[in-house]
Amino acid sequence: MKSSPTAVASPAPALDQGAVAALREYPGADAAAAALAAEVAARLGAALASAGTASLVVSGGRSPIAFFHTLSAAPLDWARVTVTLADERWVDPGAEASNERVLREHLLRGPGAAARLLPLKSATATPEAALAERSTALAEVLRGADVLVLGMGHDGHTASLFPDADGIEAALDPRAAPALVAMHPTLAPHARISMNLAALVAARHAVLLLGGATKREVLARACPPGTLAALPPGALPIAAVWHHRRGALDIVWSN
Ligand SMILES: O=C1O[C@H](COP(=O)(O)O)[C@@H](O)[C@H](O)[C@H]1O
Repeated sequence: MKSSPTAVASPAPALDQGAVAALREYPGADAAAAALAAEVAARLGAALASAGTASLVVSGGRSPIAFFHTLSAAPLDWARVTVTLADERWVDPGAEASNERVLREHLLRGPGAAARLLPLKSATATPEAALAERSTALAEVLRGADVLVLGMGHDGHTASLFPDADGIEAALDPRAAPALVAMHPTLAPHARISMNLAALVAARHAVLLLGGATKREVLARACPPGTLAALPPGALPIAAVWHHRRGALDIVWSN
């Protein structure tokens, strides 16, 4: 199912052994996007064949756009695929900053347009006011998506689990029920709604898609054994995902 990554020439921060085992590195974002799209299409196809339906949770931001484009053309029975986001900014769905807008423009097009979209953004004024209703709508996906594609920021945030946000410790509690949470980062724009750590850990297959030396350096700090216990609570949320998934997080990196 995995395509063969090509050797990458650029110097890249060293990763610990566990992370190296999970790492596939590619020479450029387009190669990474193509390989990831082929893998995700195969996994969704397998879920459709065995269960009749499939679920895909993706992240927003800039990193997944090329992946979305390629995946949208996959010859899947998209009408039986549910697509949602790991997190959303509390902005109008047509706004430049909306993750849903990116998803609609780049994944829900061509064959992918037939997928069933479950948005995270609703008409309420705040994400807090939407939590109960959106959590009910997403209940099945929160309990365990077939495929989860995460991104990561330079501060180690993933989904919208930001180290500086109030409530981050509760959102990263692995004993919590899988749920949506409201987040108000102080160092990034927009109120957010996000899947909590428990929902991210519950996914049957998870991939972290990222590019560039700086993000790889953040990952190199997050993955070594013992990191989570040594970090201040809430720091480097990606470390919580990595350690609580016990390394079951594929890393797709391009230079
Ligand atoms: O704010 C967000 O940032 C992260 C990373 O975005 P990128 O543009 O650096 O790829 C993203 O994964 C998350 O979904 C988004 O809301």
